Amino acid sequence: MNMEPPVRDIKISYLRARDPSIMAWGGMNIENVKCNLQNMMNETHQENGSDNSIQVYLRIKNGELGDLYHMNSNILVCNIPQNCHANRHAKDGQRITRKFTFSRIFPPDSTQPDIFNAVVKPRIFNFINGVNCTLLTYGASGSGKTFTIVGSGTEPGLIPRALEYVFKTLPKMPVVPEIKPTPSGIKCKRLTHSQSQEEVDILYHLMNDSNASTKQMHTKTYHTMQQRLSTEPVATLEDVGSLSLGIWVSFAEIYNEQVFDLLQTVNGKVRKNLKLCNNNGITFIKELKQIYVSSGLEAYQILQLGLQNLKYASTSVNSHSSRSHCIFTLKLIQVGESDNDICVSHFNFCDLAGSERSKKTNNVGDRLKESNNINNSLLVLSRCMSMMRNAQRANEKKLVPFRESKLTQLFQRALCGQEDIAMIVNMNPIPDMFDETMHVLNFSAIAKDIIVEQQLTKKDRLSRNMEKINSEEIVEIERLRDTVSSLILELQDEKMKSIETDKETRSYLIKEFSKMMDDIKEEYENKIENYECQIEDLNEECGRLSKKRRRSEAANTSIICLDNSDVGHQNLELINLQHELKKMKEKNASLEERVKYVEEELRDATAEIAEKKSEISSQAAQIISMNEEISTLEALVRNNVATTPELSESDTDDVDL
Ligand SMILES: Nc1ncnc2c1ncn2[C@@H]1O[C@H](COP(=O)(O)OP(=O)(O)OP(=O)(O)O)[C@@H](O)[C@H]1O
Repeated sequence: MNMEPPVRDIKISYLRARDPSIMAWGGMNIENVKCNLQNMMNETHQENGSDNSIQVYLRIKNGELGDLYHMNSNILVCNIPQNCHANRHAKDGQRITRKFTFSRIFPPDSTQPDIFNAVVKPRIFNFINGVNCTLLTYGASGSGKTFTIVGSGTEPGLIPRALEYVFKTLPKMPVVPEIKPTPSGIKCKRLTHSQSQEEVDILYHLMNDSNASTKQMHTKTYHTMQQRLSTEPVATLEDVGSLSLGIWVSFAEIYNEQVFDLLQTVNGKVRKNLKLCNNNGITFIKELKQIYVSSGLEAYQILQLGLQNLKYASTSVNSHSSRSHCIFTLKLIQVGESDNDICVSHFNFCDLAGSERSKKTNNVGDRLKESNNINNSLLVLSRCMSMMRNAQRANEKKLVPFRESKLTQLFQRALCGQEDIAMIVNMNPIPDMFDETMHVLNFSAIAKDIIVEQQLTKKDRLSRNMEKINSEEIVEIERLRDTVSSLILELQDEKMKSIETDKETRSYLIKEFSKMMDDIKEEYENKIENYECQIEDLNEECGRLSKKRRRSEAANTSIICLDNSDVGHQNLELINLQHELKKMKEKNASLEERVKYVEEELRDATAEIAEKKSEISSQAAQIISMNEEISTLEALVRNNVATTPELSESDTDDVDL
């Protein structure tokens, strides 16, 4: 069922596409909301767009989520308040709950490095490998788009971090450029000595445009950031063989459907409205300045200069927040031994204007025109995306109105999936912004569904570079894996040793104890035997004496008396010995019991050792399976690198040096 409303209905909202992730259209009882939220949250990953759809990330501005929003790592559930526009169809007492899925959600406490590492860092590898990348930040005014993309002095955003990362990864750039990309980026021009010098002069001229203290402040900010980032690992490409490299930056602004160069000094003059041109299906801004930079600091100074010009321009039109779309572009040229062996890739960072509804802001006059223009370009962006998504779903070709706005015209290739494109949606969780946030989320739901081609690297040479970065990463992974394995083995050894030591000590003690027991037992047994012999002797003696007494009884009573006392004495001795024997036997029995106890202890210890041994074997099996998983992943990485296609002939034909 297509719930998409007519596009002309822009008085209410410029983003009207029906989000397929609406879960409770028609409302639900408020008591059930909490339980339902939990169910929705539990359905993680199931509805996460496919891997080849546009990657859409959500960054939530710092603030309380309250009862309105519930989230996990990629699902946001919105519990629409009753007084909101989005809840207008609900019956009394009912509330609508909606669910949106993202490639990843960055919660309010996420840091700038969190976003950079997850979103930009992997794309920088692609960029170095010849893939064109575009990153858009989208959101309502004040939701943190500029904070995310540019950041502040203390919390540098994605662009400054990317500059530092790119220049740290690549080998040192020459101070003077040799080759310059054409504005379309599909051709390059070898510079004469004087042209190269001119480019360097342009850079220094621009850098001197800012006053000394501002320049000093930016240098300090950049150095502080460099210091902070110096502890983070970077895969560096130290040896690129005969490749010569160059990085060029540009900074453009689309304001009220006019395109301006932010690196053009304004000084009160009317800014030139630049034209969009098309060459071989690539749309570019004609006459947009491209500045050669040989370090991250130079690139950062240029970025700041552009932002300063943006501020000046916006103040002159009395604008309070970014009412324009700003596009900062990094272009990387890589030239091999022959001039035909050339590759240009770009990385666009686009900070889209804040979306807002004219009805809510009560804009009039110029503000209304400005607002309508922004809304119109965002509306066209949304329409293009939604038409592409619908065409993809129906598997049919449709004419997408890219030419209806400068923004979509410029990013047509990226939006069509011919370049790598990602979007960071910024969201302010405050309740006042709820309706605005819902429009932004609707937009993101459309973007997320667009299928993009897998971006392939342009050149084998660059693939090798990537391979090198990859192999450096792989070497690092290998090293870490080795360390982990050896640590695990060490740990295992130590465990075994301690068990062995334990076992040895125990068995030694048990052996010694048993030996001691055996000795004592033997000694007692000898003693018992001895006593028994003595008792036997005494019995014999008693018998002999009794016979003698009986024989002498009749003849001599005195002898009998003597004999009687003798027998009595012998009997007493016998009783004593029997008593002694009984005690010995008792002691012997208790010793036997102790021996039994020690033997039991020995059995327990042996069982415990066997248990520990099996535990270690299962841990070892786990390690082996983890190692196998790592190997499979590495094989996949190697496969990806191996399957990188060669540069098509049409690309190389384009080179005009
Ligand atoms: N995650 C965050 N942490 C701390 N402060 C933030 C964060 N996000 C935004 N801010 C602050 O909120 C304010 C508005 O942010 P920002 O200017 O980036 O919004 P924006 O979306 O670019 O707005 P606009 O479209 O009007 O330009 C700034 O003062 C910024 O420092």
